[in-house]
Amino acid sequence: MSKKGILLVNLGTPDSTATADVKKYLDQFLMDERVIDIPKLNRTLLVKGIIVPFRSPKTAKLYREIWNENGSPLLYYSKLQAKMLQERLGDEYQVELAMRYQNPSIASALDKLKSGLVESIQVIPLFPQYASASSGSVIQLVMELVGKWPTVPPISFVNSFHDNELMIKVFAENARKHQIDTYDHVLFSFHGLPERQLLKCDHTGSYCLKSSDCCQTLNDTNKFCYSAQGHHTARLIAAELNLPKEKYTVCFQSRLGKEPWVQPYTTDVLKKLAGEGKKRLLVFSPAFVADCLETLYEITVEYHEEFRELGGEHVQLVESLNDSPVFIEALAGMIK
Ligand SMILES: C=CC1=C(C)c2cc3[nH]c(cc4nc(cc5[nH]c(cc1n2)c(C)c5CCC(=O)O)C(CCC(=O)O)=C4C)c(C)c3C=C
Ligand SMILES: [Fe+2]
Ligand SMILES: [Fe+2]
Repeated sequence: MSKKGILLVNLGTPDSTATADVKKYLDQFLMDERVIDIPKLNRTLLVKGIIVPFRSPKTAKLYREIWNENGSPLLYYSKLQAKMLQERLGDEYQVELAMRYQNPSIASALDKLKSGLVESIQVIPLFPQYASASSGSVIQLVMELVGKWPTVPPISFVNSFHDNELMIKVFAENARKHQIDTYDHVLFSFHGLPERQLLKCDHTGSYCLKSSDCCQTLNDTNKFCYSAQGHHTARLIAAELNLPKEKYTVCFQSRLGKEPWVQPYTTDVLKKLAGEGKKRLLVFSPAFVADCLETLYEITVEYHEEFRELGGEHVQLVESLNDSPVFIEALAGMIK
């Protein structure tokens, strides 16, 4: 009996912490036309001429801080999630994991599904909120590759799962481990995105970023907006935890370059909260389904130190979904 193919895809990580591997990773990642969405010549000059040579040694050092006996946390948890999903779904399904950049590649995972003679493929980009630079890029590449097969099987894609009930419950449950009442404020710190990329999701051209609260509601015009979906995820987690509006802030981290990215920036929010005398912050990172460089280093180390220098005391990360069986149940529920 032929199986149904499931392809889980996360962002990707370098093969090792050697600068040469980080270079390869950043080069492939940042040369993606959906990630640095400027004309190819400018992108090539910027990425290959400036960002990759200067950033790789620094980024390699950061990866060395989070790499452990299991290697990259992002790859470790992604593999575990695929294994747990395979066990949960049983023999009727063939579950494969791929990374959009580096390894295991999408091409190699699709080859395994092809050799397994699967009768259909469902692709789940492991990004709760849709962004052209993340889910969009995964979907484009899978379509390009499968589109060349002699027989294109029935194929479907999960576009986003920002409001998945079980996922919301896992984030909330992970926060409860930290005695939420002992924190002065809660942050929902999402990976940032250039504003230009948000604007591209607004086909009317008259809604996105035209008012300061455009992302506070999710409607027909902004339903694919990464920021609006992120705000929605944050509202749902806050509701699950009975957090009043004034107790939390949605913000965006990891800005790269000088152009405006989605605001407010997490670093600015840290300054504001420290200025108000807040001492202890609990930080969610709900753009990711697994802990990675951005949570384990940027939030846990960098923001913690920054906040302390500003007079604060502690920044506590809420663990990501990682190996949560309830998150695996959430993935199983997305499968048709
Ligand atoms: C929500 C998913 C992600 C989006 C959207 C995204 C956009 C985006 N990212 C960069 C630049 C970098 N991101 C880096 C790391 C990184 N990014 C994501 C996810 C999204 N990125 C993850 C999960 C990670 C961590 C991977 C890991 O191995 O742990 C990095 C590398 C680290 C560094 O040098 O700072 C860069 C660079 C841009 C420009 C962008 C724009 C749309
Ligand atoms: Fe990123
Ligand atoms: Fe918006």
